[in-house]
Amino acid sequence: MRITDLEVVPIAFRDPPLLNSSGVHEPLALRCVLRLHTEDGVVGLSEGPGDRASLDRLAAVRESVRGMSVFATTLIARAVDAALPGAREVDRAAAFSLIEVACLDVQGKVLGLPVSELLGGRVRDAVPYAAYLFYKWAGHPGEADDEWGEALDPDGIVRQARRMIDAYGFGSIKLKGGVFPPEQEIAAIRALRAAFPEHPLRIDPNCAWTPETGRRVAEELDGVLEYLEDPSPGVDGMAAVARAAGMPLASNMCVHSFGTLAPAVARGAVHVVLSDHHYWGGLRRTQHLATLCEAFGLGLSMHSNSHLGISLAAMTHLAASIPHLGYACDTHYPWNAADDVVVPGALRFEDGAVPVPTGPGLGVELDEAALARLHRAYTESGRQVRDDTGYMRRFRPDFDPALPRW
Ligand SMILES: O=C([O-])C(=O)C[C@H](O)[C@@H](O)C(=O)[O-]
Ligand SMILES: [Mg+2]
Repeated sequence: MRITDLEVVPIAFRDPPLLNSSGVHEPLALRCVLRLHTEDGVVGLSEGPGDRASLDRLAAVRESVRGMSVFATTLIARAVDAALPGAREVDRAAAFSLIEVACLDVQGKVLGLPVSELLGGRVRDAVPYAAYLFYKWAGHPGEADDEWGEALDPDGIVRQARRMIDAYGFGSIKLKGGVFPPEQEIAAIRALRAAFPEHPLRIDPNCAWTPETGRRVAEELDGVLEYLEDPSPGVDGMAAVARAAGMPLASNMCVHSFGTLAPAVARGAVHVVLSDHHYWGGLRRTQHLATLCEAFGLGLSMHSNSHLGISLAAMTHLAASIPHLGYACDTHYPWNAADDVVVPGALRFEDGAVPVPTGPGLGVELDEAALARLHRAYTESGRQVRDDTGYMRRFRPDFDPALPRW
């Protein structure tokens, strides 16, 4: 089962104007699909970031992994590291992750086993995800309103939550904050609490608050949040909030790779690590992360970025295999599902959870026509990087992305 080629297909899919602390999502999100070809004709799939630098790193490792066995993932990781001298840990891990997931897809297809079985078996048959709410404009400027409409105040956020929960059945809620002054976002959380008394709630301002503001928000939302995500920048900022906060602090920003874990643990800056196989070096390394979190008494949840069904399948197999995962995982999928690249059927939400696909490998099939359409959209867009700040500045030229803001 030797790798004959990595075929990387960059794609662009529709994304609503979702607001965050660095700006607003552009009309197209970038991603890539990897088709890993083998000498036996079996093709493995995976999905990951589609920005220029990520694509360049995949191009740089392409020759090194040719001829390697899809079962030799430890050796492939070493080859990827060697092919990317000087690259940051997180970037090497991201390149390897795409290849590892595709190798596991091939392994599963060859053995007739779902990836969750290759990872040691399912501890849950369905993986709970959270409703991931965003402040948003009604539509992209100059375009018709999208199906979700505007959400710029507590009523809009509650409306969005209701719509998403009605459609998907989610049992937990995350609000992307860092958009409006904290008082307004606290009001939105309180409105969510009133409308959904039983749903665990989280807010993630992506480091938009000073430690002092973070401490104040933590105090005001004590007893309301299941965790507070990345209130303030850096290990120092997080540690300062953590000392005063009554709820756990979660992070995908100050802890984002193995090298960043020890300093955060030493300072008591983070209580819940937000894993993401796309950045932590694939599915097996994320299982290793879970073991470390357990050893250090840290909780484990899962982060996402704009993504499609191949990633959702990989996230679901992984989450199903980790006993220590104690929270509903993040997913952007409802925002982007209409443009998916997988053939419908294998992935569905039942009561806010995705039943683990049972077919061989990831259990999803590529929709070739959709892939070709999204690749065309990528090529025609001329886009190379995600630029939430630049897009925001087209409409608000004085927008300043500097953080912390409040
Ligand atoms: O938890 C997070 O930090 C994210 O989900 C990062 C994403 O980039 C999010 O901020 C977004 O989609 O705007
Ligand atoms: Mg986050």
